[in-house]
Amino acid sequence: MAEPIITFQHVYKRYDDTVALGDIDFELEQGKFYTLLGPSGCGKTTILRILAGFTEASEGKVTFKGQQINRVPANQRQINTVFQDYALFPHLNVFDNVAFGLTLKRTPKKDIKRRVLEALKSVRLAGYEDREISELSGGQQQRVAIARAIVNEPQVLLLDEPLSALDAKLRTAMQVELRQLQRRLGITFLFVTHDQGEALAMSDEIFVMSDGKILQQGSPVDIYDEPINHFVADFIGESNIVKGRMVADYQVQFVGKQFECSDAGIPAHEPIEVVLRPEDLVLTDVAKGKLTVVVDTQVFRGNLYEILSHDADGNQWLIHAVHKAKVGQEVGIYFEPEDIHVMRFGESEEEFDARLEQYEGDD
Ligand SMILES: Nc1ncnc2c1ncn2[C@@H]1O[C@H](COP(=O)(O)OP(=O)(O)OP(=O)(O)O)[C@@H](O)[C@H]1O
Repeated sequence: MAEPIITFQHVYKRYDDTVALGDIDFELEQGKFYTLLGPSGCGKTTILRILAGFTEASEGKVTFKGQQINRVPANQRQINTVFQDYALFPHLNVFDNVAFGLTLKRTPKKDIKRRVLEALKSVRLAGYEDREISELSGGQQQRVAIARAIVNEPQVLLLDEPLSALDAKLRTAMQVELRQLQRRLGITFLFVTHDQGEALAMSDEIFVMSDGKILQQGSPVDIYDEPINHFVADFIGESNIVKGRMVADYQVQFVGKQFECSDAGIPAHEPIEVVLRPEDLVLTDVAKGKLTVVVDTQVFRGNLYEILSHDADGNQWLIHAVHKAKVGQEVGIYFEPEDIHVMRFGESEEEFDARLEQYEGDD
């Protein structure tokens, strides 16, 4: 692996009784698109604020190109931030908004002009220099905010939910645009969102966070296909999660039946959870199915039917089907061994014991 541009080593952030971050450890490589993903209050913004220099870690080490930066002032870091509300100056035009930081640093006028025009071109706003901020759409304002950040030629760009104010269509377009911009500039992006679809669409690597901790780090495909625990499986995409037990390597038991799977290395009899994604389930005749369910409701989504059903044990099963089913009808569900993803319970022993107790109580 190339030398990381940023590292967090055992970083904690405490506010009185609140532990906003607990033992955060990660490395960011040069030129990659990273996303911090997690529900509100899990600590995403706190990580950005520590990196930008707006707040200090209570404990631990933060490095930039191998040098500790915990106490380096914000304006001396080659790290810039794009905020959720853009924080543009309404009384300045587009050019002056983008030029603001360079003017403060007394950059020569000729350089300012060249760099501002280049930055505006990168975000496809060439020709908008004289426009007032109030004369721009939400998406255009968003791009001015990005231009203002990249004009400083940062090595790392931090983006705190920059698309949240945009409508769904523009948001999707901007996701593609931001991804392309990151590739063109070749700098490291650290993007914050609580929208899992956005994270999957844009990132090289995702950090899934909960409660001040990073639960899992990986590529979008790894995180989607191999979620480490219930929280990640549930937070990313849609999933059917049921309790079961490992029988042996490549053999798992759930809903009272034994199935072949592609997971190994978990001790026999250990309680586990299995994930089956709705798009991997195929509706078929009861005789051909591996599971039998009764259809409760179905919703037409244009490209698929979302079918909600239940099995004899009361587990709910969400199926994405091409054809519609009949509500109240018994149908079979077919899936392949590799569609079953086995997860161990929790991470800590206490969590494991608590779940085990609950599991045995349910038997
Ligand atoms: N200045 C502060 N004083 C006290 N507690 C704080 C402060 N800033 C953040 N926190 C707490 O730290 C935790 C993490 O907050 P943070 O803003 O990093 O979460 P987040 O994941 O970015 O949330 P959101 O998606 O809602 O922006 C929360 O419990 C929050 O209430």
